[in-house]
Amino acid sequence: MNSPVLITGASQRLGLAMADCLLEQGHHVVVTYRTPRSSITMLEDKGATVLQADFSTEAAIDRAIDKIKAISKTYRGVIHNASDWAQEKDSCDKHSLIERMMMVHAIAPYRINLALEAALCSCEGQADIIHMTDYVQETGSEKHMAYAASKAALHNLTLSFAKKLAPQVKVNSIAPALLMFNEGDDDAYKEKALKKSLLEIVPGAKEAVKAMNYLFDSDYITGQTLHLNGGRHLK
Ligand SMILES: NC(=O)C1=CN([C@@H]2O[C@H](COP(=O)(O)OP(=O)(O)OC[C@H]3O[C@@H](n4cnc5c(N)ncnc54)[C@H](OP(=O)(O)O)[C@@H]3O)[C@@H](O)[C@H]2O)C=CC1
Ligand SMILES: Nc1nc2c(c(=O)[nH]1)N=C([C@H](O)[C@@H](O)CO)CN2
Repeated sequence: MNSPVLITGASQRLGLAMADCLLEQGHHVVVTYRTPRSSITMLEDKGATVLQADFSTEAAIDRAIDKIKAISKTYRGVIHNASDWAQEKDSCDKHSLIERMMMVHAIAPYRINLALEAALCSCEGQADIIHMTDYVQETGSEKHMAYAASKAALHNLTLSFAKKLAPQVKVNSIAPALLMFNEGDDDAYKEKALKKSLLEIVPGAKEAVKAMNYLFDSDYITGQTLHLNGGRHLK
């Protein structure tokens, strides 16, 4: 079997779309999920290897790393997609909030990348790491402060790992602004969110899939961020 691509948090939305696309291309795909869903059975039926993993504690990250390493000695790529879009208003314990954000968005990717260094470097051909970050890593966010700080940390890890793992592994970020609305977003929120970009559309998961394919296909891009934001930075 060819070296797999690992995608974290791939039971829905962007992660699921990226996993589906890689399976269609004939890749062996390893996905992690936290909440069991029918989408995970569907990915398994298509040939994916699935494993349950929660990245919010050190012990759980250790267990996930052991399982990921046991699945394959080499990896073609890792996509750090798992994410918890928590906001300050929903948390009375701000210390736990920022710890959890850092754990999921920075510490888990950092630990997994270090643990898979040899597996990625010994993959036949080019290997890739992609960090799913966020537009707010550069602007900050009043409502999602800890989330934004942890995505900024992940952005910085992109730069360090690009240096550390070159030339065998390319390491890049995809930084979306609005790609998909969430269930329950009301019309007023949707209208306000749409107006934040120049292009005023919600492109959906396919935009992340296109960015992933572009980075995987490239021979010369590392340490970069692909900004999927419809020109929001110019508003
Ligand atoms: N959608 C958008 O418009 C935008 C997305 N992004 C980024 O793109 C990526 C994908 O976005 P999207 O598909 O919307 O993300 P979602 O929030 O829909 O899904 C992320 C997945 O991460 C998993 N997850 C959450 N917390 C943990 C944890 N502690 N341990 C393990 N897994 C966890 C969830 O698992 P489960 O459901 O199994 O519990 C969930 O399925 C994310 O990194 C996100 O921050 C950035 C900006 C905009
Ligand atoms: N893990 C997640 N991160 C983010 C989400 C999400 O649903 N899950 N959503 C967004 C936005 O769509 C937002 O930028 C616009 O409303 C950001 N990050």
